[in-house]
Amino acid sequence: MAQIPANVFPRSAFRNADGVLEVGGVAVTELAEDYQTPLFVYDEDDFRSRCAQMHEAFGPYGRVHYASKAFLCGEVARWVQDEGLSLDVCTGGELALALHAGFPAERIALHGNNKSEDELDAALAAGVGDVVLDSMVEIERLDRLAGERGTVADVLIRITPGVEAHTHEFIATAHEDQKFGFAIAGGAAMEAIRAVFATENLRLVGLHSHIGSQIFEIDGFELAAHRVLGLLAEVVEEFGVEKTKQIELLDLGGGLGIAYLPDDDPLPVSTLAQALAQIVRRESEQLGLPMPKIAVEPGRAIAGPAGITLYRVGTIKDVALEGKTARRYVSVDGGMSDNIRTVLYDAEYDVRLVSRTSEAQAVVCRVVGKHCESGDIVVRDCWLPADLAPGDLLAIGATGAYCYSMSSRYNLVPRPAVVAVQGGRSRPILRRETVEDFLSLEVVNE
Ligand SMILES: Cc1ncc(COP(=O)(O)O)c(C=O)c1O
Ligand SMILES: N[C@@H](CCCC[NH3+])C(=O)O
Repeated sequence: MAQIPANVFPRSAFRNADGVLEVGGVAVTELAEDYQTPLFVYDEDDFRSRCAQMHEAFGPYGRVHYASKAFLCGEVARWVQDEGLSLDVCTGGELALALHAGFPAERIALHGNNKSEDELDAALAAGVGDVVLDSMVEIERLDRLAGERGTVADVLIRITPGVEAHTHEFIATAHEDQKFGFAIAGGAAMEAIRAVFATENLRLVGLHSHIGSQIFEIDGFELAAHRVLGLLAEVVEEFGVEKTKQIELLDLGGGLGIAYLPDDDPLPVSTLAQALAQIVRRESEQLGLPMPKIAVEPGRAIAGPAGITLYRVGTIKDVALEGKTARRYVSVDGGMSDNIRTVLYDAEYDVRLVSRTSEAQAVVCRVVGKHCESGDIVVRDCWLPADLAPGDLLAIGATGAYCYSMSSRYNLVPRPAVVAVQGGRSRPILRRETVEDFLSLEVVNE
């Protein structure tokens, strides 16, 4: 129990001689003292090294976009930029933040299934690299806006290849019955390609597919690549090889899974890169086309393992269950407002006592938050030492992706601060929300 699972926690995490977890060379007791809890802690070197690994694996075949929805703030945008990656945004808010951080617009791609005129126009005004189009309405909308600006926008079309990814229903995105993309089956994707080719102000530079998130098997990615290349074969048939050559980018989305639990065994990035390059090379040769560049959009695989959440134990309660068993409820100072994933996806997490070690026997616990909701569960079932007490610190591993970014202000619990740690030093990268922040939204009507 004392062991910190290396595949779940950030690369620099270890328990020091006092039994306290250190990340980036900083003891979590010190972090809790300096910044209070709950607290998100990012190991900067870990985050950067995962960017670098992606860049190394996929760089030779094309490019890597960090999916900013996983976690974005100015500091993170700068890490991504430094490491040579591009950036995906899917709202005007993410775009504005990236631009504010100085991220080069030409390395930004704009996604989303419902981009407003304002969002599309902001993207054109900034000169983003490309826009991924998701509906006929949007094709017409962007064509008109680009025309009004006297510019030609580079676009990709989001394709739904009909792949059932092995992941939670809510995060699978390439089966046909859902809101994203144009299905290959039934001809919607081909219709969209025709529509873009017919515009004056859009240039079709690529096809995009994203099959889902937290995926551990390679076959779904391969099948998606195969189906999108099959679509390209139809384009060759209808428009000829020369015209088809302008579609030079195959974006296979994000989705690479990570270890949330010690037994999870995600795909090595290099294995995925090589497998995808192989299938794309083989099938484009068969079509008589130059090999398209491959783009990928990992979010979770970069940000997830780099971050942990620190909570302080507040109360502990044993609840009798039928059959003389009991469950120990351990309440922490955050909850579903800073981690909605357990409730939303039945996500599982690894939790450790990190302010000390304990020789006490382990008991079955449930870690819950402080919200007025019985479903406010952070870790459904876990083993924690029987002598766990109020004031102890718990750390949850692999919370770097989709926790802060999906956080809420439920019960007006202020959003936690976020700190970066590196080389024995910590620095805040997002300050904790305050009650004054809430009050500043109040509109006083006379
Ligand atoms: C279009 C698109 N690209 C990239 C991602 C990032 O996915 P992940 O964080 O699983 O890598 C998502 C989210 O699932 C997405 O919808
Ligand atoms: N937010 C989800 C993943 C979906 C990502 C965006 N398409 C998660 O936490 O797992």
